[in-house]
Amino acid sequence: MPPQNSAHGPPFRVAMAGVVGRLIRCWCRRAVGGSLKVPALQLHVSKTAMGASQKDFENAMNQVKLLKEDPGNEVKLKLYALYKQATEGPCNTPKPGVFDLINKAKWEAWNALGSLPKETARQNYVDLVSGLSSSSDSSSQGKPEAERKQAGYETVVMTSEEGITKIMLNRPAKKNALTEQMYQEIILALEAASKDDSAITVLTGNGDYYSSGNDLTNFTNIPPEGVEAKAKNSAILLRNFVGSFIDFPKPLVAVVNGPAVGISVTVLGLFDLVYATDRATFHTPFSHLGQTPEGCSSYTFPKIMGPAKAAEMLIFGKKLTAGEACAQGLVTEVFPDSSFQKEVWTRLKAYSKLPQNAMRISKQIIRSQEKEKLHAINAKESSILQERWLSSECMNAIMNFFSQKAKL
Ligand SMILES: CCCCC/C=C/C(=O)SCCNC(=O)CCNC(=O)[C@H](O)C(C)(C)COP(=O)(O)OP(=O)(O)OC[C@H]1O[C@@H](n2cnc3c(N)ncnc32)[C@H](O)[C@@H]1OP(=O)(O)O
Repeated sequence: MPPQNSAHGPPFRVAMAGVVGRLIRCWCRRAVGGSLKVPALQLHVSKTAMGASQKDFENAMNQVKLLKEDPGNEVKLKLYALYKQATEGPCNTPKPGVFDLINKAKWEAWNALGSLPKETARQNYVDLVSGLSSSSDSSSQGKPEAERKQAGYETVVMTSEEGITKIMLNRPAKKNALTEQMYQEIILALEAASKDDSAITVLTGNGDYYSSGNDLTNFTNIPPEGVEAKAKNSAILLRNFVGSFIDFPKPLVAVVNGPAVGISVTVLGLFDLVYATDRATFHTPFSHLGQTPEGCSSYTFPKIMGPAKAAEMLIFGKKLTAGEACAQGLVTEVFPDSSFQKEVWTRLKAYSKLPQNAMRISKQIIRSQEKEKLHAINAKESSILQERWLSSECMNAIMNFFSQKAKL
């Protein structure tokens, strides 16, 4: 009998037969459908391709997702071919049938690269994306500087003013649930903020929520390779996302403008300050979702609030008020909702005038004491979740959300 967490085992088949069978069939149609997908969406990274150019390659894959204009099928085919060559080497699959037009075109583009070395393909991919990105950026260069809004993001708004870079989650209609694109954009925004001339970086939400955590539709976009590949790619994304908070070199502040759920709560343990409105709540319903803690919370929460209080949140899904979260040390300070924005920004503007280098170095001294440990914990949590996402407990919980719009 296959193991419990096998995507092909009985729990999965039971789930398939459930009330959301229609939904699943729709996922499957999307997964094998005829559209030509840009490879970046697959986030399928070769483990052997390590080093600096691998990082460039990953960044280029992220950039492809952010292109404002569709580059056209010819370029997409080229990207596809270079991606396959860079990750798998020369074309190694049989030629698709004559009527399978899209897969045939993709196969021909890949096959045309012959024995091009993986490293060269990776470099060509990076160069091609870089050309596409700069031509797509040039259309926004004429914008008035007063706007100070940084181009290239669709799901977050990034602004810099008075020494503070603000990254605002911007899907208020969906309670700022984090889509895969959003994770990528936050990674890129943090990378940009780490290099800009601001003293402080702020993460906040637009609308009544800070964030409702992982967008559960992320689990519905199953690639042709199947659910195991999906879980693997999601674990890579999670690890990169949390890693960019661990490595962030400047003071990082969460301005928690409303309720926070899931991963938007757990990563708070990696911030330097957490300011919350008294309307905010903090909820990590992992067990309800058949999931386990991430964002290094399995380490930071017990350290911050003690093991018993951490267990209440992370194992039993207890939702905390802002006052409780402050009493337990997860939140730095709580402000009345009516004066929240004014008070917080006045405070942050004053802090942003402190000597930047001193703040940066102080942060790095504090973080350096446990950076390696945090990375190891992040890797472990991500790999455990990769297994959890394939469990019947997790699949059933997600299906419940979509079939009944179940509220946790
Ligand atoms: C790849 C890395 C993975 C990292 C692992 C991360 C794990 C987590 O973050 S676990 C936590 C996941 N989050 C949730 O389980 C929350 C689910 N959402 C809810 O329970 C509720 O939506 C709510 C309590 C957040 C808000 O309830 P309510 O005020 O009643 O508002 P609605 O439910 O009507 O929401 C409006 C709209 O937004 C959609 N939505 C909200 N949150 C999510 C979400 N997390 N994922 C997907 N969609 C979400 C909701 O479905 C509504 O959509 P429409 O019906 O289309 O208007």
